Amino acid sequence: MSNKTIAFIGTGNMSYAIIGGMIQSGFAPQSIIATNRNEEKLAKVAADFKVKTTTDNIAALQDADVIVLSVKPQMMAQLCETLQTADIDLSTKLFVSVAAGITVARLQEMLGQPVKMVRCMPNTPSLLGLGVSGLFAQGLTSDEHTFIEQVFSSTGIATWVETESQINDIIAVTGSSPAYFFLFMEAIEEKARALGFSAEQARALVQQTALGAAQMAVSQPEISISQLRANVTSKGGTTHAAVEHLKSCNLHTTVADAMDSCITRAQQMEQEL
Ligand SMILES: NC(=O)C1=CN([C@@H]2O[C@H](COP(=O)(O)OP(=O)(O)OC[C@H]3O[C@@H](n4cnc5c(N)ncnc54)[C@H](OP(=O)(O)O)[C@@H]3O)[C@@H](O)[C@H]2O)C=CC1
Ligand SMILES: O=C(O)[C@@H]1CCC=N1
Repeated sequence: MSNKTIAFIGTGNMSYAIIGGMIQSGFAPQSIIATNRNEEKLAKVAADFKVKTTTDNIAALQDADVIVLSVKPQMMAQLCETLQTADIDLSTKLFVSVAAGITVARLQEMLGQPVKMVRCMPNTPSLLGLGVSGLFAQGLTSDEHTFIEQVFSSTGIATWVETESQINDIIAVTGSSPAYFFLFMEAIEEKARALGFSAEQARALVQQTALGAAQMAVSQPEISISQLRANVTSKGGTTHAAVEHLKSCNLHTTVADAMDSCITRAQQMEQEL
């Protein structure tokens, strides 16, 4: 594993998940720095993963080779202004932004100089090593390219995209989509409770079924997802009735429209932030 030090600035849900995936796959805790403005959040990261923690972003910037900017997009300008005013040569650092809706050009503007920047769009299953990260960068050395790929493939699948605008597509397909699946699970859980199952039963039933369905797809790549669905659907049977109802409610179009909304929002944020 590379001997680079990586700092996560603004360690919340997303960075916690990435750090968890990295540790699980063998990154040395001493090579990872996590920052947050809240000591309590850092105490959890330190206890769970034994990484270095600090509330001092500038100290982390000083000590790290690779800086992951992972505050909410609306807080990015303020954070970058602080980093820019530190007496540190930013041109020696490799930056990674996991923020949705902020372009490389805008991040460089926020940091006051054309720093080397990777756009990354991860997702929270990274915590379990089951994440997907879309990556976009230009002008990396092969050493930097390898390091970034090591980091994000340690948390699941890492895939490079050729154009920056594809990061917005990745948001719709994988960054935000764990929430779509959770929403579907919530709906089934809610109905199971309405049918009389206890909260505990409803949760166990829905999560096991979601896990089983995903695992069926993963373990049988030779079978298409639509065939897996067909295999559950007996002609004239119960699943057919449910699936036809979902289709009559335009599920496919609704999902496609939702993904378009995601992309449009990312594009709007690029104009706003
Ligand atoms: N959550 C997700 O599924 C995904 C998120 N992302 C991106 O990741 C980024 C972070 O999202 P997420 O982890 O969900 O957000 P969180 O709010 O959970 O994490 C950000 C953390 O940074 C802290 N923070 C804010 N400003 C500073 C600062 N100046 N110095 C130190 N810490 C600071 C926040 O503190 P406080 O709580 O006090 O505000 C918060 O704890 C976003 O840009 C988002 O677009 C990308 C893909 C998926
Ligand atoms: O909702 C968001 O904006 C972030 C980006 C992808 C997932 N969460």
